[in-house]
Amino acid sequence: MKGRADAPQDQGYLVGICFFILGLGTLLPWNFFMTASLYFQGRLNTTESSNGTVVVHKEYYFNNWMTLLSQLPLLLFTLLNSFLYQRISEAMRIAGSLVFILLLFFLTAVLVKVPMKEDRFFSVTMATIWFINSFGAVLQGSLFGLVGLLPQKYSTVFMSGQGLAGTFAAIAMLLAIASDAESESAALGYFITPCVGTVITLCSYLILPRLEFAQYYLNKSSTYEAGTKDELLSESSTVENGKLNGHANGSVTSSPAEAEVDPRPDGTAQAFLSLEQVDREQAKASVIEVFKKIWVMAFCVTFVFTVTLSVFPAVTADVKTSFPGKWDRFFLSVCCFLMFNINDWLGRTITTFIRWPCKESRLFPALVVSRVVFIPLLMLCNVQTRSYLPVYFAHDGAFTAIMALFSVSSGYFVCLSMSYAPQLVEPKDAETAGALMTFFLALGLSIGAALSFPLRALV
Ligand SMILES: O=c1[nH]cnc2c1ncn2[C@@H]1O[C@H](CO)[C@@H](O)[C@H]1O
Repeated sequence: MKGRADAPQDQGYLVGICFFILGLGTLLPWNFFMTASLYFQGRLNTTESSNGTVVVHKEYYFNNWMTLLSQLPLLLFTLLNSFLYQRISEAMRIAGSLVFILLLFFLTAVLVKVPMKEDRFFSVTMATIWFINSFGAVLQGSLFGLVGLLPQKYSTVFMSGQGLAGTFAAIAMLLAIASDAESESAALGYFITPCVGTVITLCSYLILPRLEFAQYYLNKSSTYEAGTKDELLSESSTVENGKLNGHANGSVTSSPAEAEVDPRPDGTAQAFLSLEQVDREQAKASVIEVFKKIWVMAFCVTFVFTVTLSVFPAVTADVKTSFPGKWDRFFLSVCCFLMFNINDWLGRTITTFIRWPCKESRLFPALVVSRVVFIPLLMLCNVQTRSYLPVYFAHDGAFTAIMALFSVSSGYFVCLSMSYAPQLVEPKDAETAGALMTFFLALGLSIGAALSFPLRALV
């Protein structure tokens, strides 16, 4: 922040910790469902022996549907959060989403103990995934708006928390497998973890208004003021205030704090901002004008996530180890999920020190496009079952090395594109650039999820 001598200190870095946890909380749904793919597939593709013959049940393409039904609501609700949700207060959207996410995780945990026909289990799980990710998208959009009111480093902290959610899920899965508990109890323990995680996330949100540092920045936004003072207590006043303030959609426009909020170099804080509102302000360039300046970066973020989601997890989660035995149980959690998430997080973090190629460089989009080689490379790993392609990289080490490069480059290029875009426009248009980039991020995730169907079938 510029010259804020009167600004209070973040005592004990508590606000930072809260936003880290809030970031982690937003990606718990996606990561906990994805990492548990073996549990879900185990319940769906059961093999039964009847009269001595083994009957293999139908293929559900669980990973594909899980990916699509997680990322489509993200795209839809990213848009809805910008246009339709201006009437619902921020406190309602954040606390409400967290409560619904908690209930849905709880339902998933309960279902571990409920025997069910496979078709029905598939439908219930898919409905859960759709709704949990819809609430997740509203939560994420609202929080991006909120973190935008704080100094810039808080959005890095928030993104860092998001990056750690996958690692958290992978470690929870490893502990569940390593525990000697029989598989049902292990699965129950696994799904209780995000319930606890969501409660802690909710507590972090509720603590925020009590911290002086957060009050100082966030209360400047009338949205948050209303949200934190009255609205948690009374639902009716929530809606009323939301209407009065008219910008309860997580956007950071028109608040007294606006002039003092730095333009966001990483372009994430203005994410989900109402494009319409920005457009209305005369001095600012139109969305189309901004897009013309940042289209290369918009293309890059879309392309990176398209490549990433087209094979991860739909293809990579079906890779089998070349060392059968005890290792078999741990292989997927370690070499696929933990590997991806640690390296994705590493790739994002490296951008703090290394920013190469520069934003004008033609090499940047060229490198992003060249990531497409990871698609055939991963398809040629030991994916089972397979119909058409040969296995070229049967060894676990080869798969792990490809995964490491795939995920580091994913995190690295996503983070660079997101931070370059706002730098390509004038500071007054940085918000619009951030919002546009977030839309393209979600678009890339959805296109990748859709592509994962033909790619998995081609293997
Ligand atoms: O909702 C989201 N917002 C931002 N990034 C996401 C979201 N869902 C998934 N990913 C990103 O997709 C990759 C594979 O898991 C990871 O990089 C993860 O951060």
